[in-house]
Amino acid sequence: MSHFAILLSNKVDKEELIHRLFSGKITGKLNVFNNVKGVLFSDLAIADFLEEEHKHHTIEITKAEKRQLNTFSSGERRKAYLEYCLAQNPDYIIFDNPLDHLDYQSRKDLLKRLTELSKTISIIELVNRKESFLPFIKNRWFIKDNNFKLTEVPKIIETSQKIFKADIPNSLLAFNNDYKSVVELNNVSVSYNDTVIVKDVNWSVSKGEFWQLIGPNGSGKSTILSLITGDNPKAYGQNIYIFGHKKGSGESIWDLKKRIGYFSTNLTELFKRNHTVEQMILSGFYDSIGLYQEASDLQKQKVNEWLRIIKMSEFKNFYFNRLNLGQQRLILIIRALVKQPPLLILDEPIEGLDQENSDLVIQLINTLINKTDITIIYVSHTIEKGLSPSNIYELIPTQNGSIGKLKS
Ligand SMILES: Nc1ncnc2c1ncn2[C@@H]1O[C@H](COP(=O)(O)OP(=O)(O)OP(=O)(O)O)[C@@H](O)[C@H]1O
Repeated sequence: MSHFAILLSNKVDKEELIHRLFSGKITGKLNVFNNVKGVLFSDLAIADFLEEEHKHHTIEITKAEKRQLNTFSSGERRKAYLEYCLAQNPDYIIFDNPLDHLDYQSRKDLLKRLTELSKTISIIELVNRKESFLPFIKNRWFIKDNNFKLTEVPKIIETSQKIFKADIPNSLLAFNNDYKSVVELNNVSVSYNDTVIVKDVNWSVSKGEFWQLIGPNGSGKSTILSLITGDNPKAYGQNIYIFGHKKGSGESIWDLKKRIGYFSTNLTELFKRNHTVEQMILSGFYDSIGLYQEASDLQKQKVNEWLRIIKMSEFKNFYFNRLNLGQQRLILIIRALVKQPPLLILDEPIEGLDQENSDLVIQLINTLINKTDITIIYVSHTIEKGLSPSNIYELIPTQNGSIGKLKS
């Protein structure tokens, strides 16, 4: 079996690389895959699959559960999608950052599974960070740009330490600051059908705090976030206070969304339309998926400032969906930030980013913490090097739903 693990810089057009592999026209060392059957295991492939299910109201992979794949947590989706890939009897599978979105135990399980699979199926692993290399693939390479040339993996990957010197641009909007507690969940429980997902969760987040929310796949992290952002009808009738206002006491969902900046890797799926990078960031002022109103000159100026900070000014007029996934994620993080909301929710912001861009995001978060009074909720399975959340809230699964606890 021939296996390849390939580190890609975020400058590489990953979709084009995959397209060349599948079209059987790849040159160089990868040409061993030219006349055999391959399938793709990636966030994008899963996103396309979700869209198809949504469009045709079908259930393909998860018939036994009688619900579409989009109702599964990101970790659960990946496990189900792997089975779907294998059922197609491929000669090789391209795994795009296969360990992303998985908790510690699921990573261990997947690693064991892939080690076993590698005896019968060839694997091409594409990663954006060196530490994501699958340990059993020793045939490791680096691709720097769209020449798609395999070169030796550099010992030191360039980081952004030298590029992030900028201050955060001034905020355009003035938000009402008259509250102490940003989020208060009192004995909150959520069930789907007869399954309890979270049980009696009590969590209080005060102004200016930096929280990390952790918990294994399916423990209810996204569910909790959706209660906070107003995207889950299960918030109805529960004892939830956001910015000091009791949920359901008159504030509209748009009033709430105005004050929350939200990034999730799942958002990338929603942005299929042809919008430019500038329009995409501007839409953060309106909390819309895409831009449907005329933005002001001041707002456009803010976008320029942010693009300068992340060194992406030259992409301003590019179509967003022509960017690679890493660049798209960075733009969506800036979209969440551009109005400088009092509450910023970042759901796995580092996934899919290369070393340079993940460093940039980490530095950005640290600058926000040090120089603004923004409250941040950060979701990730791992504690990122360079980030020091002031508090960690952990969801712990039990037979009767996840319970929440402050992690000491
Ligand atoms: N509409 C729904 N119907 C049934 N079950 C659901 C629905 N939405 C979510 N769930 C279930 O609720 C559980 C919690 O999902 P959630 O997405 O909140 O987990 P998570 O902690 O964010 O997981 P991950 O780390 O994998 O993203 C999962 O088991 C999921 O399948």
